[in-house]
Amino acid sequence: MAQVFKVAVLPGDGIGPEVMAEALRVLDAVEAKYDVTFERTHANVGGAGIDNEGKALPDTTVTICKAADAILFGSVGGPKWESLPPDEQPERGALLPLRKIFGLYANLRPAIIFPSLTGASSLKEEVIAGGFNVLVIRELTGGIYFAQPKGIEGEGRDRVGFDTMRYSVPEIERITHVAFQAARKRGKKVCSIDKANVLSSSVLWREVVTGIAKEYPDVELSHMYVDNAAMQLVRWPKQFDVILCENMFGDILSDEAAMLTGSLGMLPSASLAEGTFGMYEPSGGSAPDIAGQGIANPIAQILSMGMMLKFSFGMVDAADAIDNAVATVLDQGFRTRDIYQQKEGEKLVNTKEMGDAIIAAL
Ligand SMILES: NC(=O)c1ccc[n+]([C@@H]2O[C@H](COP(=O)([O-])OP(=O)(O)OC[C@H]3O[C@@H](n4cnc5c(N)ncnc54)[C@H](O)[C@@H]3O)[C@@H](O)[C@H]2O)c1
Ligand SMILES: CC(C)[C@H](C(=O)O)[C@@H](O)C(=O)O
Ligand SMILES: [Mg+2]
Repeated sequence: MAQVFKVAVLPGDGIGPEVMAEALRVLDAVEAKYDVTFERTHANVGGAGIDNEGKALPDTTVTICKAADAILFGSVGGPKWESLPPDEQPERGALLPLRKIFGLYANLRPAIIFPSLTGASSLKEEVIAGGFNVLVIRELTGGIYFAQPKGIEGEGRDRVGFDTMRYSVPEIERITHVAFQAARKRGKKVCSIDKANVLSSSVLWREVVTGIAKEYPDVELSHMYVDNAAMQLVRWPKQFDVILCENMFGDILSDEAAMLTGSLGMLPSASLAEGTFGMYEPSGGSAPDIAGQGIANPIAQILSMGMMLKFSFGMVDAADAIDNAVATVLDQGFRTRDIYQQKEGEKLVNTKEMGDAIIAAL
């Protein structure tokens, strides 16, 4: 009997449904190739939740996610919902609550430059020659995103807006273990990012990370201030292996790392809870500037789906096959507009044609 995995499919807004459609077609191909069934249930989230069911994270969506083995998430947000009260908007009303409800504290964002895409990177060829492979590990359920108090108080020009940056020892410990365990399986280096010259939460972060590192003598630990890290990433990205960050620093540095690989449309992500449950989503957003045109790059969504196969379903071979199929189509010259260089041998394709090429390569 074929194994059955339950997937909650949340396409969301903007390019979300466009790139999700391609990821699901690739999932069909995986189903046909391996002895496995993916039972998929679609649900509204973000602006789609607001428009169809009256709120960004409808109760039915939470129920569907709870019944699933993993969540495949597109992206949420857009100008249409930006004037709603902040807590009702797609990001604060759906994406952040999903992360909290399901305890998705470990966000893995691998920024890998495919050899045939070095020309699409914003860096000079000599800086990235030979490629690079950085894994950003971002704490996802703590820090300034979630800690209380936060809000806006007062009247008129006397108003103040405030957020709280706060980390507990257990929160720092568990994400640090994720980083060191990941580093063990790859380049054996962790660079922990903080702002310990200014922030108390960072002083504690550095102390706890240093303590945990003693349990991993085979992994080299370094510390770097976040401003320097932002600079070092563009100066010499190959110095990094695993980058360990708190929530907001990881948000910023992962977009930066993505662009080094050519496009935000290339960067997948896995948001993991304890155990095997996870939510898989591209690192980029709903891209309102290109939504509805069928030109978005589906690769981040497809690679995120591959991460789901690996981390939630243990299907390492299938995940590798997807990574290889993506590398193959890039070698063959297929390019969506965001990674198109107008070079000889490149074929400009739309979202669906990129999906077709990846399925053919698979
Ligand atoms: N996980 C999420 O759901 C998520 C993540 C980031 C931003 N957002 C939301 O998305 C909306 C737009 O935000 P933004 O413009 O700051 O960021 P964005 O990531 O949506 O877009 C930034 C730039 O990257 C490009 N881009 C992103 N993904 C692409 C892809 N797959 N193919 C080709 N180009 C791609 C866009 O066209 C745009 O020029 C906002 O509402 C924001 O809150 C959602
Ligand atoms: C949309 C937003 C809330 C989200 C974040 O800041 O975490 C996004 O930028 C991301 O990187 O997943
Ligand atoms: Mg972000």
